[in-house]
This record gives sequence, structure tokens and C-alpha cells, in this order.
Amino acid sequence: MKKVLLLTTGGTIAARNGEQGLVPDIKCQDILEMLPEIKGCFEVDSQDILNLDSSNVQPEEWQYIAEIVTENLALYDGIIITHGTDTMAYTASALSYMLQNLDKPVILTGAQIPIEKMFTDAKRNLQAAFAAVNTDIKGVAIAFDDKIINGCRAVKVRTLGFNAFESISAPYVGEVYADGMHVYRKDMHPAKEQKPFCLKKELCTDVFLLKLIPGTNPEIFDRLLDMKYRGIVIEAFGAGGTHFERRNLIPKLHKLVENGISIVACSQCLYEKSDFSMYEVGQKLLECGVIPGRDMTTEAIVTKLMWALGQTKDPQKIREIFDTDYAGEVTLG
Ligand SMILES: NC(=O)C[C@H](N)C(=O)O
Repeated sequence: MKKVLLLTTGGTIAARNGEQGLVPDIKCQDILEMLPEIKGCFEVDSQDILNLDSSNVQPEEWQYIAEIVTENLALYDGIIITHGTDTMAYTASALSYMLQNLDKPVILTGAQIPIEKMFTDAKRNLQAAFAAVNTDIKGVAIAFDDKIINGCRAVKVRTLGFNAFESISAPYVGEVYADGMHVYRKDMHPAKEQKPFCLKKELCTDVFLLKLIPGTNPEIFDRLLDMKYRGIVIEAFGAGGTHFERRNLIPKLHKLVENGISIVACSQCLYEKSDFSMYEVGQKLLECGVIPGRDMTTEAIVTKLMWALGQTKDPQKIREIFDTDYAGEVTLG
């Protein structure tokens, strides 16, 4: 029988009605009581580690979760973390970088409807998470709506639908069918040889995300410099472009890079890769020293930049980190 640690952090899955709407309240023991079928198949320990709506989960919580996972990893076959869905993709991505060379499953799951309510998806999502642990996949993944998604490829795309998450520019890790879990990829880590697990939890939170609009005022970049941001993620247009007519953003980007600020650019399009070499409006960014985000999700880029800036102050090393695939977050080449 597999040994599993269930960690709860809050979210809708554990929510009850409060005076101002849904608030997380239900404890891990009560959650397990509602899953009698799990008890017979797994040896489960559980801990309530946080009690937050995931809108309140921030980098400090990612570090705390990573520490608890690290302390317990050797004792269990897998760890399941219940979490609010709204920022689950950020937490999953951040954990993918912090928990280096994971050789066990760390599965996040949650729900669109609280576990005590009619039509809840909580039980099914938890069952999928336990089934994922049973398959011995390696790495951080999200179990939701019968799908197992690499944690650093997941994006929340629906506010209400049960299929709230999609796997962006990457196939599912696994899927639940009537005959059980089909696993398509056991190891989310791209390295051929398994290096020893280690926790690298340092993060720099001085990262800003800017979504361009037609007519973005270039002066915003001066303000970001004044505010001492060390990393900026730009969601640019289409395959990769930004305006330089009338409101020219390029000199401002040059200035930021000269000041040692790392800028990573991706597309506002959810699907498929960005390629800033395709158009003149993109090449100008590359000439400034902007790092291409390739086919990474915005969530995976923001968290990777926080993590990279936590590891080094050298902009060249940040670029090298973005030229490395740690957990299947990027397609290189
Ligand atoms: N479905 C959910 O879990 C949404 C909730 N607001 C959360 O992210 O904590």
C-alpha cells in the first residue's frame, strides 16, 4: 500500500459559507472522512498547513509549502496538496523549480465547488490525485477534471467550469478513463540521469508583469526602474512584437537592461510559442537583450524569474537559467 501525505492549504475545496462569501474552513481529517474509498487503498497521513483562499497565497507560502514537502519527501511515496484553484498554477510552477530533481509525485488539486456541497468536483479531483501518486510519476503536477497536467504547464482558463485547467503547449501527463489512469509521461524532468533531490527555495519577489496594450505609455518602464524591480515579464503581441511608432518602448527597454534588470517577453496568446525573431516589431526587443519566453506560460515565466533572481544577481546567469529546461516548462531549440 502506498504511503501518502495529504497537505491542505485552503481553497474552495475546503470552503464553507462565511459572512462575506466562501472561506476555507474544512480540515484535512474531515476531507479524508469524505473519501472512504481512499482509506482502504492508501496509508494516508495528513496535515493542515495553511487555511487560505489561494488569492492570498504568495511567494512566502510557496517557500513554506516547499519546506514541508522537503521535510516529508523521504517518508512517503507521494505528497498531495489541496489548494485553491485561482493561483494553483503559480504555486505548481514555483514548486517545480524549488523542488529540484523530484523523484516522486507531488500533486496539487482543488475544486470548483466545496467538498461538502452538491455537485462537488472535489472528490473526483482528489481521487485523480491519489491515482496519480499510484502511478509513480515524478515531478509536480496538477490533478483536475480527470487530467494530470505538468505543474509548470498548467493555466487556469475557466472561472466556473469543471475543466478549469488546461495543459498549455504540452500533452497531458495522464488521464483517467473507465479502466484507470493512463500515464503518457512518467518523468516531467527532462534530464536523462536522475540527480539527487534538493530544495532551492530562494526567491526574489521584485518581479513585475506587464501586459502590453496598443498605446502603452513608455514611461511606465521609468516608474518600474524607480521602484527597483529586478525582473520584468512583458506579455507582448501575437508571435512576438511591441510598438515602436509614436510611443517607442525600445529605448526604455534598453535602459532597463543596461541597469541590470532582466526582462523576459512572451505572447499574450495562450497557445503555441512566441518567436521574437519573426517580425521587425519583435527583433527590436531581442536587440535590447530581452530574454525570449518561448512556449512557456506566463505563470511559469513569472515564477521562474522570481526563482532565477533568487539564485543569482548576474543577468547573464538569469539568461542561462531561461536557456535551461528544469521541469518540462519550456521547449528549447
Ligand atoms: N476554486 C477555488 O479554489 C477558488 C478560490 N477562490 C481559491 O483559489 O482559493
